[in-house]
Amino acid sequence: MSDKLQQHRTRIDALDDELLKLINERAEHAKAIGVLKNGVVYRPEREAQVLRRVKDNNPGPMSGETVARLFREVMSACLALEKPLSVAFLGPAGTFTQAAAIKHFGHAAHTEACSSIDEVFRKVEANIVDYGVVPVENSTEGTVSRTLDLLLASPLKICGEVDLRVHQFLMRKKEGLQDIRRVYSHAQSLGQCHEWLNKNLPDIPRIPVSSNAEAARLASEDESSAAVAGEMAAELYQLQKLAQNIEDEPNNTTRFLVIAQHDAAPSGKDKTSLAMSAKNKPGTIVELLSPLAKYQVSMTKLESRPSRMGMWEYVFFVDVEGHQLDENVAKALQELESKAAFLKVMGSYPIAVL
Ligand SMILES: O=C(O)C(=O)C[C@]1(C(=O)O)C=C[C@@H](O)C=C1
Repeated sequence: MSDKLQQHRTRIDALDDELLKLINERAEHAKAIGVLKNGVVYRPEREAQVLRRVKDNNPGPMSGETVARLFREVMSACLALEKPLSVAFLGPAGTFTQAAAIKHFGHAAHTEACSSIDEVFRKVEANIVDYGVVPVENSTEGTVSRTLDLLLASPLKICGEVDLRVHQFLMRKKEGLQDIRRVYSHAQSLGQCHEWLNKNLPDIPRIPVSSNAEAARLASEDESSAAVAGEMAAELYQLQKLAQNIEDEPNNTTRFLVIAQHDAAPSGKDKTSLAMSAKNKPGTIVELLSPLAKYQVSMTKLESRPSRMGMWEYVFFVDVEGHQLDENVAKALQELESKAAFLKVMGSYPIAVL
């Protein structure tokens, strides 16, 4: 071994010893905080602040994204010493929703697959799990309306959001595209990879199934089948990834919400999700939204859905920048309350950092 290489390795060993000591010292502080808190240990606003701080102070050469991901895992492990968290997600195992849950809570959280979005809500409401992660919108497929309907009816709060780039892979048990007889995937994913499939597997039947993870499971049982799914599903079912990022739209992103019995305290860069309704007469929405403009509260999303409570009534789902305790947001909400037939604050939470 060259002298130079040995010198670097000796230095790395010394630094690892220091890191080990420092990480454990950090963990001791988290444990002590856990005892002081005596209740809810997960603090989304503090986690967002920690991640933003390491990104801002990062001297490189590692990217801000990379250091934030490393600290995400460190915090996840520290929190597990305070109390192990359980997180329900829309399953089965290997779905993008599970990837979003791990991206948000780190690998130390225990993730639990549910068979429907309703079941995720039920488990959090019944305190069977601490948190839930559900999809709410996709940049190409649009809104997940079941999530909005359940948010409207549920006493649960939104305490976080997760943005996940959706990358699709073609996978099967063995190498090579030859003698593939069928391709399984969720209908939406087959749609998202339409052009790649037309070009590379033009005459092979595409079979829609209930989820991408189910597609991967089926492909793991039959060598002549392939699946379109995410990387986690390939790892879970030990499939070969034959082609990556095969989606037609390179910026395909899904947004997920974290639901809980509580929302988050202000972190400095927050969002608030609202649901409101008014009689469906001309100009109503403009009047409803006027307090937001008056107090300079920016809207990041506006969506309407039939309220199901009366024939011509709609519910507007509005996301605004800021926390409900921020002065301008609080004033706007107060005024909105007097104008709206119905107003529900579904939660204030930190804008996604990772
Ligand atoms: O600051 C706290 O409240 C902690 O418990 C420590 C810590 C961390 O590791 O930094 C861990 C879990 C919380 O969700 C937030 C932060």
